[in-house]
Amino acid sequence: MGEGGCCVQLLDGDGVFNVAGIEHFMNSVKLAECGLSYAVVSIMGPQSSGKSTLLNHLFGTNFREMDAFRGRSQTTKGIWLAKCADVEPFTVVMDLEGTDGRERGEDDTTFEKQSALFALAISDIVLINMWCHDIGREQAANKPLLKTVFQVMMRLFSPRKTTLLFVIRDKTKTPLEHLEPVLREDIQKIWDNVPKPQAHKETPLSEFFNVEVVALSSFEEKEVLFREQVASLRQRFYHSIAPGGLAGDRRGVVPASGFSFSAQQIWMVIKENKDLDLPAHKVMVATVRCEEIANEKLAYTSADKEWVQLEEAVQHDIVPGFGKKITAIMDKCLAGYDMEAFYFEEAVRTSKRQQLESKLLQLVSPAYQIMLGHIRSKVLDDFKEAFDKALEKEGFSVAALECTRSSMLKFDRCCEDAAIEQANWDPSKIRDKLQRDIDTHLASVRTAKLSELTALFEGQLNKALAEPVEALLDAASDNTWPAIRELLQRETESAISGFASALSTFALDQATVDKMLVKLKEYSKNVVESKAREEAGRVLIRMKDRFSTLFSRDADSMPRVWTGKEDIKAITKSARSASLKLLSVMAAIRLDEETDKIEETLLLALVDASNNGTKNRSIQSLDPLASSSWQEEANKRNNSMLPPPWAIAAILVLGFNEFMTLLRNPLYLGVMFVVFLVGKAIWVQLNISGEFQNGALPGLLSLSTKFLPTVMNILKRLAEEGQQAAAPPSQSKPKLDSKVFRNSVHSNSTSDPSSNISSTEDGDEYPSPLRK
Ligand SMILES: Nc1nc2c(ncn2[C@@H]2O[C@H](COP(=O)(O)OP(=O)(O)OP(=O)(O)O)[C@@H](O)[C@H]2O)c(=O)[nH]1
Repeated sequence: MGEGGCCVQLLDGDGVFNVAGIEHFMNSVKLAECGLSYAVVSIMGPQSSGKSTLLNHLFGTNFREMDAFRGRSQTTKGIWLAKCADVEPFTVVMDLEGTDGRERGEDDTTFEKQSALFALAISDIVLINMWCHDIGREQAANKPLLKTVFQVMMRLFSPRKTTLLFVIRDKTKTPLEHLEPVLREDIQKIWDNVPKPQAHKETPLSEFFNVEVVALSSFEEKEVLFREQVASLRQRFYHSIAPGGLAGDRRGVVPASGFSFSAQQIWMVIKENKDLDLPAHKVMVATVRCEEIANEKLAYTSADKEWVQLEEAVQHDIVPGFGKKITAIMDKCLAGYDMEAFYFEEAVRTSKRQQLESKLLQLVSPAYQIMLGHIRSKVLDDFKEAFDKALEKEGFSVAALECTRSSMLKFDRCCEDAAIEQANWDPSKIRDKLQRDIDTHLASVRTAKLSELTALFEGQLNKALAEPVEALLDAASDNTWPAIRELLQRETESAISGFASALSTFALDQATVDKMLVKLKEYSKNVVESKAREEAGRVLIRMKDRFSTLFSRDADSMPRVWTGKEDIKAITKSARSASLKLLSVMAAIRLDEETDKIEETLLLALVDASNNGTKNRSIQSLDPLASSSWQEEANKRNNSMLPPPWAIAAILVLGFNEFMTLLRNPLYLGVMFVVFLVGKAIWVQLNISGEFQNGALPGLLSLSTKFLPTVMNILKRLAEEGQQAAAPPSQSKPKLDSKVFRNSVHSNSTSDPSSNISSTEDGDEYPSPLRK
């Protein structure tokens, strides 16, 4: 029995397979690297027939040999395995337990058969060790062995062609030329007598076996000669697997990396007493081994430093050359697989390669998706930046088109850079998403820009229309509305033209453009209408201003000097006409050229008012602010100022003395009159100011500034009168008739001559000057 690192027991005497032992053997001799370039040689024969001795001399192995001093007893149990030294190709040598030993009983036959089948299934060359003197003998020791070999050969579903090398030990002086035919005849007889399945009834022995014969001299008696002959025999094992070599057809050979697994499986099948289908077995071994190799390679790649670093880097940013790097990593992995799986069944290894590739792609897919995500967001960010810059130089649609085109191009290039050769992944979904993002951004920018543009043109229109319209309305002439219409048309056309030109850079559809132009046109009209309404809302103030101005100023716009000779009625009428003109202009929005009868109605109302004082209703009906309810309320308030008749009677009775005192003193009378005037003015001002929603304080201030000079003048005049009263009666006669009073008031109130309108006009429906 052999010893040493390269000799291991594959099966023990009980047929237990030494998995750890064979794995250790394979690793120590690096059998897996051999691919198909290895041969398996085994030896069978009677016990103690010098098998181990022969193998050790032939292959330089170290199988344990029987100690000559211990006698002929069984040495080898089970099957041992060793590597042949210095023979090319790599040759695995198996030393089998002897077949006819005395130590085993009948049951051992089973193991003999099983081990014989096992050796036939995995060996390329089987040495049949036999004594020379057994040739031609009916009771030869090797006969049962050969019978066993041939029988088990039939159990191979599709047997490989194995070389049976008969080694004749202790050859006699009879030349081999004479021995060999006798031996072959013996073999043929045995073959013929072996029961065969129907399919192999007529199959010749040569179909299953290459039979070779060699004779060796006795090791014990002619050792030198033995060594020489062994050395010569050794030569036949060189290049044994080459065409024409000693090995058989090698149909059943499995790649070296699958040797361990294959041997294990074959032994399992043999132990279960099943037929051994070598082709199916090869496929099975290939399947298992290719899967093992693929898993190994995948695990190696998953832990590969280059891959781990790349996976980490891509989490944060774009990795330049991502596709090439991943492709290289995958190539390396697949190349490793190809190298190891090369000798297995092509169909199996191709299928397993595809599985490995698919697993590799699953491994790198998340990184690829992250990479695409980085590319998409980077391109989108760059697009936004580039688009903002482009908008400074080009129109919207040109900039959008150009930037979109270059961004999509950039995305495509980046995707090419990230593309993994083995994957052929289509980034079109991400591309579509990018396109959608770009479109969304463009839409949002377009909306903002269009809003800006609209606001710009609206602002321009507002500026071009509001103030001129206000001025035109203020002028309130016959030409006001034609002028407004012309202004509106001109400015609208100009704005529409500019707006349309600006919109053309957005490449909008015609319907949208039309809609926006219509909207701007409407806005333009609205500006005028709003302004007209706004001005109409202030029409009473304006009318009052106009009335006051025309009343208090002459044709040259100079303050009117009231001499008492003026035709106040005519002035009033003219001022009223002007005010009504203002009202008639502002009473309606005349953006269409249709004529109306507002002015006529108003003038008629004026005539009626002059005649029967009923014009209030006509004018007020045109002006929502001067409502009848306001007028009624004012009248009610004025009426409610009078105390009830019984109170007046009581005042007269109880205050008779005080009245008399006052009546006797003209100074008191004058003071009382002034106080009455001031009081009345304040009362009216407070009420009217409230109606026009002006505060009482401004009313009072206005009143004080306007009336103070007049009041002061009256007081001064009264003081003078008082002094004259103290003088001789001829001088003290009061000259204070109504005319003088009026003149004095007028002469001292030129700053606001209209302040006297209320005292000169009856039933004046216009705001009293005191209401200022
Ligand atoms: N006559 C003769 N004896 C030999 C020869 N070679 C070896 N022997 C002797 O045979 C005995 C058995 O040798 P092994 O080589 O152990 O025989 P084996 O067949 O391996 O024995 P097992 O493994 O027990 O079956 C030893 O004592 C050897 O010296 C030979 O060529 N002729």
